[in-house]
Amino acid sequence: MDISAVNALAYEEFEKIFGNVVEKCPIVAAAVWSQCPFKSLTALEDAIFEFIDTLPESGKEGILRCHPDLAGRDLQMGTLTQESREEQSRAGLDALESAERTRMAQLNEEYKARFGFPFVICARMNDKANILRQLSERCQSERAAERARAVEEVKKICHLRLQGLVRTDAPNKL
Ligand SMILES: NC(=O)N[C@H]1NC(=O)NC1=O
Repeated sequence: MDISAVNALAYEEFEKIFGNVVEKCPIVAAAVWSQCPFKSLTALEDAIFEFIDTLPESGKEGILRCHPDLAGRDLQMGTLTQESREEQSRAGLDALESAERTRMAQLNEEYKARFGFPFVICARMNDKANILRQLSERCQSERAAERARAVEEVKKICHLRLQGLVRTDAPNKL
């Protein structure tokens, strides 16, 4: 779909299509819909990012808490959202060796105990080795810096999900 088709959507359809561009946070799509029409996909993305940026720190942490653990229980139980399942499997997280899975689970718990929200990273921009390394490094971060870093990762995930939903090329006039 292109941006003019997006702008023609009724609220319910818009929410159905864009409700998970930020994982399990349909309120983001619900909030930006009132800014329709968008002149481009970038304008839609900017509206989403601005909404996130203007949330209080507790709201940003709330968004982070809506994310499933990487290679965690939801992946094992088959209860991930379709988007998250595809992202995690593309990074190889559905095919971890048992030692890797154990290490990932330990670090995920350590991270959550330290910060009170789960480790979030754009899985499609990383492979499993990179994810494990960054998880280990970021466990040592300072809380405010880590929250800001995690929100940047939410935006990368959102950017790629939007790219998968809306065509960015100009309509073919021929
Ligand atoms: N915890 C976490 O980062 N989860 C997310 N990352 C990603 O790319 N998709 C997700 O669901």
